[in-house]
Amino acid sequence: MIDVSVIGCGNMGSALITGLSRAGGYRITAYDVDPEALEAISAHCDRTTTDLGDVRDSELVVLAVKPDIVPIVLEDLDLRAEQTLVTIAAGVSRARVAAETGATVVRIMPNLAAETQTMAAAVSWDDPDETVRQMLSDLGEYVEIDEDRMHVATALNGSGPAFVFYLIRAMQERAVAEGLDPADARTLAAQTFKGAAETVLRSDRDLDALIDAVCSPGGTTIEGMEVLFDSDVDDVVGDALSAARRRSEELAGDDTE
Ligand SMILES: NC(=O)C1=CN([C@@H]2O[C@H](COP(=O)(O)OP(=O)(O)OC[C@H]3O[C@@H](n4cnc5c(N)ncnc54)[C@H](O)[C@@H]3O)[C@@H](O)[C@H]2O)C=CC1
Ligand SMILES: O=C(O)[C@@H]1CCC=N1
Repeated sequence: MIDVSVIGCGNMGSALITGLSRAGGYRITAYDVDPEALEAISAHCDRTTTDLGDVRDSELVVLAVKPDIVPIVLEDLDLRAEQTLVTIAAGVSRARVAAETGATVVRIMPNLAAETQTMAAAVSWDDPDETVRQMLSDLGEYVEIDEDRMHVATALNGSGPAFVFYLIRAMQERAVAEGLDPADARTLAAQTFKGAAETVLRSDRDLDALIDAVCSPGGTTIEGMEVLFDSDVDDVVGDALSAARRRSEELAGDDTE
């Protein structure tokens, strides 16, 4: 049983808690200053609390508050060297957190799919932490990266779900405009993204080969692909990712990472 506390139970904290609760094997304490946030997540926790002292003894403490709240929490959070503090805040470096805590600091960039144990996460640490590895495996897929790559990971897998939701909506809306029932279009659009993503994860083939596999000569797909090939959609999607990466750098301020 892994004893984990989550500080901040908003969108991301509650997604992590729900995923860990579904995985099993975790004793979960949820801490927030907002009793309503705690009430909303209470079914997935062993304990909810508005007393920061209650997280003091957890093996893993996940800091899931907004970046500007991180220093406020750290001021009152008293942890020991044998504990691990996992920070998920965009643009907040490990060094900045480590300067304010006695615990070993690991930085991850998670995403909302933690809730369904299909999270994509990036992790950076000085030394691999087996308990954090276990947690990340239970929640989905993860990659280990140097911390100086955390800004681009934040854009890709942290912000990425919003970009994908947007694309799902675009496909869904056009299918509805062309006659499909809205609920059916939502299911088909979302399952198509899920299936395509699963295919990429399980296949050794590169993405061009996978595109070719869908395009029958003289068929329907190539007609749609020609529209994409002739457009600047690659640049637009890339620009969205770069804008998010730049914002992560801005949030870091004077921090180099
Ligand atoms: N939302 C997302 O998809 C992702 C968010 N993140 C990071 O996760 C962190 C949290 O983001 P969200 O969950 O979206 O924010 P949120 O605003 O949904 O949740 C923040 C929670 O912190 C609580 N809080 C505020 N002050 C507090 C304090 N002093 N002590 C304890 N709790 C306090 C709030 O009541 C709220 O429940 C941010 O640092 C963000 O960069 C990282 C990856 C993805
Ligand atoms: O928008 C944000 O700043 C956070 C970090 C990555 C996803 N959400």
